[in-house]
Amino acid sequence: MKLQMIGTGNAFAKKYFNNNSLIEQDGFKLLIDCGITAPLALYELGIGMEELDAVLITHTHGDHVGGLEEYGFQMKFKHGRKPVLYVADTLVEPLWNHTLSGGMTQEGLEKLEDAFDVRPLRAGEVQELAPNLCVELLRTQHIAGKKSYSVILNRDVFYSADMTFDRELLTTLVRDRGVRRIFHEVQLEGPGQVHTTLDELLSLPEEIQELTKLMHYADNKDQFEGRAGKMSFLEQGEVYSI
Ligand SMILES: Nc1ccn([C@@H]2O[C@@H]3COP(=O)(O)O[C@H]3[C@H]2O)c(=O)n1
Ligand SMILES: [Zn+2]
Ligand SMILES: [Zn+2]
Repeated sequence: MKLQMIGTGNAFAKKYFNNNSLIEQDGFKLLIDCGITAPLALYELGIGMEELDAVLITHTHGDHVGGLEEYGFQMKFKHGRKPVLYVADTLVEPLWNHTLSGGMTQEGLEKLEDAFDVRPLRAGEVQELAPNLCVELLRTQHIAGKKSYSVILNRDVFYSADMTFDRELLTTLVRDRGVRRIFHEVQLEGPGQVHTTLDELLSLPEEIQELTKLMHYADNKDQFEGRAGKMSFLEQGEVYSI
């Protein structure tokens, strides 16, 4: 399996695109999150939106879903098909009613399923998306009253949604569930009210830090090179075999 971050930035980053990633397994391309900057980020990497086989959404903030309107419209009007959209069953209604309906509603486009081939996912259930690619959503805490879902890829790779620090989850995943890689969002400075801070991640045992790569960071990430313990930063555009 390959992972390429089309962006590694947080919601306010200007040097980096939104934290969205391209997973590739046996030629199947899955985009995890499609934020405001995703159409441009893909364009700059030379990847057409029509090359994606599916998009999976973690939660309904703009840096994770703001590119879906263009994606849906490009696929409908340029390519004449509905793109596959994996999303937690609980987010189907808010994704349309609170995010996309304003821009996308027109005759024939009255619900999410009119624009996308919606494949609802239930948290805690492993679902095969393609040969040798399965995912499981885990409900993780981000903002009170807003549902957010981290992802386990092929049972042993944890990819965090935006989330507050959850030491117990990370420890259990590694020690009891055989997770061998962690891709984790990070807030480099300040208190982690809705995100996980670097200081919190630095409090993890070294054996867990060694498995952890950091993403969803601010523009001043370079100042933190060498200050992330045993962890390292994912780089935008680079292709990782995972
Ligand atoms: N209670 C909140 C809610 C939101 N925010 C900021 O808004 C951003 C939305 O995208 P994000 O990537 O979840 O990061 C959030 C915070 O920067 C925040 O700082 N506090
Ligand atoms: Zn975010
Ligand atoms: Zn968020």
